[in-house]
Amino acid sequence: MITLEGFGKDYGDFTAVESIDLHIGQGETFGFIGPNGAGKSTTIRFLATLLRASRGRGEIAGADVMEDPIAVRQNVGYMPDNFGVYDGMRVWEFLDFFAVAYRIGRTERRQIIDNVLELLDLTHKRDDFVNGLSRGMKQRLCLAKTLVHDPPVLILDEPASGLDPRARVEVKALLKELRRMGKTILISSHILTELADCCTSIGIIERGKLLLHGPIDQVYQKIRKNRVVEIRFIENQDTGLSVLRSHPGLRSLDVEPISVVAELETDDQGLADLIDQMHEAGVKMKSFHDRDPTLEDVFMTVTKGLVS
Ligand SMILES: Nc1ncnc2c1ncn2[C@@H]1O[C@H](COP(=O)(O)OP(=O)(O)OP(=O)(O)O)[C@@H](O)[C@H]1O
Repeated sequence: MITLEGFGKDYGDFTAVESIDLHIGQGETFGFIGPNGAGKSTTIRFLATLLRASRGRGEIAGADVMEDPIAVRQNVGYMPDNFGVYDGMRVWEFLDFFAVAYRIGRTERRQIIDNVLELLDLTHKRDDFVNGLSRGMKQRLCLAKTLVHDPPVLILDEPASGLDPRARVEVKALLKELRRMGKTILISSHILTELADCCTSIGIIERGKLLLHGPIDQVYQKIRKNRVVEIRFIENQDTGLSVLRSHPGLRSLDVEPISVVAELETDDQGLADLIDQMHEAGVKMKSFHDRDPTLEDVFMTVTKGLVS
């Protein structure tokens, strides 16, 4: 549904995005992850037909992004990172305004607005003025706006930024609902854990380069050679730390107040051997926990160049 072939963007002499190749299939929820300034919004704005590529091309639902922008806009619901709402408009009027822009007929509009308000849990705000809504409500309204023309593709630039934890959970639940409805979703974030349980695939971008992308389980597998273990010692922590420091696969070691977190390049057998070594050295552990990699771990691993 979304394709990028060699997409790159320069702003004057500065290369914001080098060259991205990416394919996002129908029904996927793709998490586009990267720190501030990585090139996420630049890529997203290109896909939303708002800026021209310096090189390469893109396609959405079969339409070329630069050659057929009208068809692309019909197929895309785009939520920018900085959105505004118009003062002096009520919630339903705001949605009606966008529905008119998409040339949806009057009778159909009413039904669509009711449905979208219901989906976004905004029905009770229907007649409120938009400028009086809380940030979370405005964010939801903006998401509602992206849905009025029932596009198969949603491109959401940091939709949960600035929201409180409860509102973030609601955004995630909504993303899952939209996926169930068959939408193909590209969602960006620099908060990695935000996307962990609602994406089917992820891509990690840094300084205009897509470092790694693929189905979430494959990305996990790729970085699985680096294990993150959390250990809680009862006795002889110093000896335990020496054992860890002499491990040939040690990549990082954090001594935290109640536990020690070590990143090791090893496999299951290697971890079993490490536990034996600890016992032999007289170290007593309360727990030795092989952590599933979080998106933070994925990100740290790839940005350190440990995965190619
Ligand atoms: N119009 C512009 N003119 C010049 N440089 C720009 C312009 N827009 C973006 N940039 C630069 O391009 C780089 C990528 O910016 P972009 O907004 O795509 O990053 P991002 O990953 O979306 O970051 P953030 O999470 O902060 O939104 C940044 O260094 C930014 O300063």
